[in-house]
Amino acid sequence: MLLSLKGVFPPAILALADGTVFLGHSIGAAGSTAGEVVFNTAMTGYQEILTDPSYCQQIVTLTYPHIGNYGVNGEDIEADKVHAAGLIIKDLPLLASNFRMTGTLADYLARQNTVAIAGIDTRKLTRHLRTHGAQNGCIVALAQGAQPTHGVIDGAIAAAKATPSMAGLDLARAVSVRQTYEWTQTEWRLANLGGGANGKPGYGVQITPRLHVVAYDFGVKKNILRMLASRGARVTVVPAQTSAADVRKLQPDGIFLSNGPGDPEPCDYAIAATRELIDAGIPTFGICLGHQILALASGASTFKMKFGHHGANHPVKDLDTGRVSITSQNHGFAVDEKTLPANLRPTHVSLFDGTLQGLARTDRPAFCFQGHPEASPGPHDIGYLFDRFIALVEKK
Ligand SMILES: NC(=O)CC[C@H](N)C(=O)O
Repeated sequence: MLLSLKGVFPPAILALADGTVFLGHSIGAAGSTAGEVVFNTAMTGYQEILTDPSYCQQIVTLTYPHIGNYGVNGEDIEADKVHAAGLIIKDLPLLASNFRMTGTLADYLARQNTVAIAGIDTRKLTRHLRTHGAQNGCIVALAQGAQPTHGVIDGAIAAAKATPSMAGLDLARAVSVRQTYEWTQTEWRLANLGGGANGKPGYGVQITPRLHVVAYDFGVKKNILRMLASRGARVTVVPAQTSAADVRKLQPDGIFLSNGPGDPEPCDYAIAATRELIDAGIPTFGICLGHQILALASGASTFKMKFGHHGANHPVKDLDTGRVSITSQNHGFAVDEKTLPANLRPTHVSLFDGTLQGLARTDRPAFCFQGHPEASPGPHDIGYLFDRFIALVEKK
């Protein structure tokens, strides 16, 4: 049974920088928030999406109409807090149910101080963003019974306009961990239910680490660390600005470059360190922002896309095998194919728009992927890239 949000939740507005305004209901924290409004087409995984550090300073619109159905829990998270700047949804079912649920989405958003709006025509909003490109927006939660005045609406449009563009923003170091730490597999069991057949690593059993991976945290998602650990890696996570020399002191067998928010280009510290580590011949694997940083470190350029890729059903072609994988995606920048140096080979391409999805160095054991092989949420088709990385490290 779906109850009306009216009378239960106070009113709220969403204003885009171009002056488009939507009315809805505040279902999260009081106050207001501004950021780049992007849409994600995944049908599930709202808690993983909210906690993905790559969404820092972005307000996420979920195109799937019912969000909150299965409540929230303490395990389906990619980081210890919500990183998205805000949430926009169509319908919040007032009854949530799941055997793992510990609370409701609305309570979680309020506790996490996340401003969120429901009752929005997310199809209309998504078509607007798709036609005109991602743009900044502002959500203002009003008091119960209050009306959105012209002053409030004008103020929200002005706040959206005043928010800096994502292009040129270095956010990786803002969300990165402050101290180096060893990944311990505390969430291991629930994250890896099932599997274990045909001599493959069993889920729910502790794997004795065979190799040491140093993972740069530019905003790393926990599921990536789980996937590395489940394949026999001892994982040391280091802050984004760790120098190549300090990483080498840790004697890594392999380097992992994580996903992360913002524009990859201003991350000069990461680009320089990556260049040095790759030149030293240490096997390296990058995902999403890590993919972009690996490309920049090799001499290619990146650009800001019109509205990016955010979803869990994007077809990507492996150029070596011809195999098409359905993948999870979340990026607003991409590597420019026209700028690839001779030693950087395209390995994967998006079948949505033809943009680059994967690269490999021809002269060093290094490769990267733009989408999310850890797929949280999403399909596991492209999970073989983790196996490829481990094989590359073991060959060394
Ligand atoms: N998920 C990510 O790592 C995103 C990378 C980068 N911030 C982009 O938007 O393209």
